[in-house]
Amino acid sequence: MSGAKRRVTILGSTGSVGQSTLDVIRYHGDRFALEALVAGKNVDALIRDARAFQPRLAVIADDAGYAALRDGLAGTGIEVAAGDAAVVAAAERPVDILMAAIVGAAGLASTLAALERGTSVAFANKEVLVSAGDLVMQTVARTGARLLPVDSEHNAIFQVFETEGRAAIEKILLTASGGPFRTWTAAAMAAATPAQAVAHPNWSMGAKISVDSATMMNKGLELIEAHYLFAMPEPQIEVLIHPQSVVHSAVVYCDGSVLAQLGSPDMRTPIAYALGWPERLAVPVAKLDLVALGGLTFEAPDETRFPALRLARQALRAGAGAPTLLNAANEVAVAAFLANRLPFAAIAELVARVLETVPGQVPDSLDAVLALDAAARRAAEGLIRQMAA
Ligand SMILES: NC(=O)C1=CN([C@@H]2O[C@H](COP(=O)(O)OP(=O)(O)OC[C@H]3O[C@@H](n4cnc5c(N)ncnc54)[C@H](OP(=O)(O)O)[C@@H]3O)[C@@H](O)[C@H]2O)C=CC1
Ligand SMILES: CC(=O)[C@@H](O)[C@H](O)COP(=O)(O)O
Ligand SMILES: [Mn+2]
Repeated sequence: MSGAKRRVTILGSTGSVGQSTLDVIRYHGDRFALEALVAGKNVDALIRDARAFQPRLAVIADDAGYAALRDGLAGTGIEVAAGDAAVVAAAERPVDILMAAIVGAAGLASTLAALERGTSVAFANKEVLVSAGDLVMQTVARTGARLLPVDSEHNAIFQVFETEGRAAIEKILLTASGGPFRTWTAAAMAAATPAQAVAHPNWSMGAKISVDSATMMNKGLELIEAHYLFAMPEPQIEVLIHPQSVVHSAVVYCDGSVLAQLGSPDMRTPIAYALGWPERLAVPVAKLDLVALGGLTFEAPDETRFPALRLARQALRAGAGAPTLLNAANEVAVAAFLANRLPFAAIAELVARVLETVPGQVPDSLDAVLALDAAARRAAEGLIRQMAA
């Protein structure tokens, strides 16, 4: 990477991936300059980071944060804006790379707007691909935008493909830690609290993805994400439990060779890979000590205790909007669980019931995706109210 600094916009800058992205940019201050920082509600963190990193623009999605943002950045010369339309407008500004790290389908419109402009997107926000996979990939094909996978597993697969190519692949091995409840009985899991569910054994992440890891819906979402990102048929994507989260995923080739990417469980590695691509950037992560680690272990997943994995696979096979419904129902269920409105075991149950009851259809536009997403959310909320009654 040489010449002018790369201009970067971060959608979701106040979150876990957003903060790791800023960490990489801080470490390589000579290579990157910020165009825009975009946050949801956390205006204090946005002001702090805007003052430190001097983007041209700071946007808060929550309109209620506008006055605080304006006052907090007064005199800095940084442009400020608020609201969902401002988030989309920020994503449309020309940059070298945009980090898509909003959580959930809330990132749909802005990520699609960036892709529509042909912008290279470092892609963390997996719910966008699950909810609107066909639309995203059609947009990419039409505009020539580049998707650089940030999700650790997909980044690992991308790295293998960059090295070895895609010919003669037999399958992808998508590794999963198994989450905090890997060894728990179904009965113990049924009574799990939000605090227990967000305590991931290896990764420090936002609350929603941490609960997804605990149900293993995260791996289900990642299965769908891998299908779209790598145009890989569902039967050729195998989920493999690997409790140490050191082998981030692997690709099996036709001659029996298995190529994997390994590293410490630290998101700064895949983030740096995406931001620096095609160059590899240094990052101050703990380097792997394989001797200290002692051993790497693998197990088959248990779809009886973790039904979310089966539901996601079924939704991908079913198509016709089922992944959109799955994602929206899961977002509602996880939020309800975190708010102590739904027991842990009911998350997958709720998703299954939404998939059974809400009619799907192929969503061929952003409006169609949003309509399907809204129908699933309404159904999920209705079911939660019924369960509470
Ligand atoms: N954390 C990780 O290690 C990994 C995360 N991912 C994926 O990356 C994405 C982000 O995850 P993570 O960083 O953990 O999540 P966090 O919950 O930590 O952060 C979410 C970010 O999204 C912002 N946000 C939420 N709603 C909106 C909205 N309506 N408009 C604009 N911004 C919004 C939040 O803003 P605010 O806080 O200001 O409200 C915050 O900046 C998810 O899709 C996740 O699955 C993938 C791999 C690893
Ligand atoms: C860091 C990352 O990519 C997460 O998606 C992580 O993989 C979650 O861990 P699980 O393997 O437990 O879902
Ligand atoms: Mn992942």
